[in-house]
This record gives sequence, structure tokens and C-alpha cells, in this order.
Amino acid sequence: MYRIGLTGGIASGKSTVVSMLRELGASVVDCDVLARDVVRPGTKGLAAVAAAFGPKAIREDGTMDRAYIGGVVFNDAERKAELEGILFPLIYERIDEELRRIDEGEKKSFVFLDMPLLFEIEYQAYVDEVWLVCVDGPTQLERLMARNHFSREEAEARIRAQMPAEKKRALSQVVIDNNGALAQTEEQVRAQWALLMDRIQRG
Ligand SMILES: CC(C)(COP(=O)(O)OP(=O)(O)OC[C@H]1O[C@@H](n2cnc3c(N)ncnc32)[C@H](O)[C@@H]1O)[C@@H](O)C(=O)NCCC(=O)NCCS
Ligand SMILES: Nc1ncnc2c1ncn2[C@@H]1O[C@H](COP(=O)(O)OP(=O)(O)OP(=O)(O)O)[C@@H](O)[C@H]1O
Repeated sequence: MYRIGLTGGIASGKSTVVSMLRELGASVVDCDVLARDVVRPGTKGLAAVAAAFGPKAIREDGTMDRAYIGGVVFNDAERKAELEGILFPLIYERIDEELRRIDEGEKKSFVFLDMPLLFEIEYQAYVDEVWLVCVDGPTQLERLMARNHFSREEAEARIRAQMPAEKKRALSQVVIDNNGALAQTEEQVRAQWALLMDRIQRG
């Protein structure tokens, strides 16, 4: 099964592009969803996070306090590495499970992996090509602040925790520019989809 990694900085528009790809018929493994799945109430993932981050990590309803953990890890690289050390192995396991399900169950010839941290974790060796969703710095900051109701400082801390877009651009085979209107993004996605179908058919 041909694997396409889809990545991009926070609030670059990955989910927006994923909805367009799904409309076109793509199967997509969404790593943010899997990252939430491994810390559902009652999981060993959440128990490990609670052991490392203390009682404040869990809310009264038993779910992980994402705002609290986010506030800690995006301001402290060591704490972020600690969280990743707990969650990444669990997320990798779930990715493999999902890939097997799509390969054997849906019998698809290709799959997209929506993976925000693809380059940060050097996952490019495990995919056949990488698509990058790109926005310029001011647009990213503005969209992130608007979507998450973050202050400028909170938004900048999250952006700083990731690899800069220029570095990611140099490592990607396809770049989708999401600075413009959604219709312009959709046009690029459709054009790249057609090229991808050619590549897959040619083997
Ligand atoms: C820190 C947490 C609790 C913050 O939760 P929150 O609901 O605010 O954000 P959410 O999970 O929706 O992620 C939003 C975006 O933040 C960025 N982000 C998330 N984790 C990280 C990280 N470890 N390093 C850099 N950026 C990150 C990504 O661009 C992601 O798309 C959460 O992101 C988390 O559990 N992160 C660790 C797991 C992880 O790395 N997931 C992302 C890749 S699979
Ligand atoms: N072309 C666009 N024009 C205007 N707003 C947009 C455009 N594309 C995305 N947005 C908005 O920008 C925000 C970020 O987009 P989206 O959620 O798709 O990004 P993401 O890369 O999936 O984010 P994350 O990394 O946090 O999961 C959303 O509020 C979305 O509605």
C-alpha cells in the first residue's frame, strides 16, 4: 500500500486538506485522533501521564486536562520530551493497527497519514512521499489565535515548538499553499490528486 504523509505546522490547514482528500475518496489515518485515543479515561496512556504530570493532569470528569498539559509542555522542552516518550510508542502502535486495517479490510492501494510531527519524528523514511500544507507566519499566528482563542504568547509558544516551515518545505515532494481562499486550496488538492493517481497507476 502506497503511503503519503501529510504534514504541516499547527493551524496550517491539514484538517481542511484532509476533508478535501476524503471527499475525493482517500482513506486517512489521523494521528491527532490516535494521540487522543491513547489517553482516553481508563487507558494505560492516561495513567502514565498522570504518574508523570501529577493530579492536575486529570480533570474531574476523568479526561486528560489538555490545556494544563499543553501549558506545561509547550513552555518546557524537557517536559515535552517526557510526554512524547510516554505517548509516541502508544501512537505508533495505533498507526500500525490502522494501516493494517485499511490494507487488509478496505484493501486500498494508497493511504494518507495526517501526521503533524512527521519531520520532527523523522517518519519520512516510512512513507513513499510527503505532502506539506503551508501558510506564512502571520497567517498561521492569526488562524491559530482565532481558532483556539490563544493569546499571542500561547500561540507563539506552540509554533516555536515545531520545525520551521522552510525546513519542511525542502523535505517535501508536494507543497499545498493554504494562504489563499479555500477554493484556491481545493484547486491545488484536486490537481495534486490527479498527479498522484497517475503515479500510483504507473506503479
Ligand atoms: C500537548 C497536548 C496535550 C495539547 O493538547 P491540545 O488539545 O491543546 O492540542 P492537540 O492535541 O489538538 O494538538 C494540536 C497541534 O499541536 C501540535 N502539537 C501537539 N503535540 C505536539 C508536540 N509534542 N510537539 C510539537 N507540536 C505538537 C500539533 O501541530 C497538533 O496538530 C497534546 O497535543 C498532546 O498530547 N501532545 C502529545 C502527543 C503528540 O505529539 N501529538 C501530535 C502528533 S501525533
Ligand atoms: N484557506 C483558509 N482560509 C481561511 N481560514 C482557513 C483556511 N484554511 C484553514 N482555515 C482555518 O484555519 C484554522 C486551522 O485550520 P485546520 O484546523 O485545518 O489546521 P490544522 O493544520 O489541521 O491544525 P492542527 O495542526 O492544529 O491540527 C481553522 O480554524 C480553519 O477553519
